[in-house]
Amino acid sequence: MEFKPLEIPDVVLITPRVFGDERGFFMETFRQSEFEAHCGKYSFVQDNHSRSTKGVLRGLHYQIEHPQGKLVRVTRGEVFDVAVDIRRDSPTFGKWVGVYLNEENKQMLWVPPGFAHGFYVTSEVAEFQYKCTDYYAPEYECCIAWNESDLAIRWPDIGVAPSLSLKDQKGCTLFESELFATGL
Ligand SMILES: Cc1cn([C@H]2C[C@H](O)[C@@H](COP(=O)(O)OP(=O)(O)O[C@H]3O[C@@H](C)C(=O)[C@@H](O)[C@H]3O)O2)c(=O)[nH]c1=O
Repeated sequence: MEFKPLEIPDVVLITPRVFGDERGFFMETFRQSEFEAHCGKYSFVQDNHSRSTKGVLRGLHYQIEHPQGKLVRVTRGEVFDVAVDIRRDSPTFGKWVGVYLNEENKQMLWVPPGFAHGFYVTSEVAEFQYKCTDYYAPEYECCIAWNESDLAIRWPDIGVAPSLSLKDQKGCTLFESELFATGL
């Protein structure tokens, strides 16, 4: 497995070693010792799986208490995946990184606690799977708007307007968000 820190170095792009043969392929998708060496010591307590159609945009989500680190990947289709640094003491506070994750590159993104996370589906269908370091806690969940102008995220132009959940349509700005009230 190859671990590549991105422009925000705590966000790490992971490329698995894929063993193809006449039966198909095999790859390790998580190995605690290697993950710890490159990304830090975390334990995962919840695994999630969502399916979305083209143009669906989920995010940008975070929890003001019990922040979740997420190890994310795509097992079908493709998404443009985005992590926004909302750790108020961070030199990269308010900065974002984005990568295409798809079933071909099989890459994974490590999004540490203290980041808002979201993705935009660029294929007809996308299956998105991820491990979380803390439990879902809806009472602490917040959403920053995907098109928040202070973030200026360059989402890909796929000719389809983003389709958002009701909750995500009510996303707030970076500064309206409650993050300043927390220890993120
Ligand atoms: C996230 C989540 C949702 N749910 C339920 C609540 C709701 O009824 C239904 C759909 O929830 P949501 O609309 O919040 O799902 P979704 O918009 O896919 O939320 C996810 O978005 C991506 C970008 C993330 O980063 C994740 O952490 C998570 O916030 O599933 C759980 O039971 N457990 C969970 O961990």
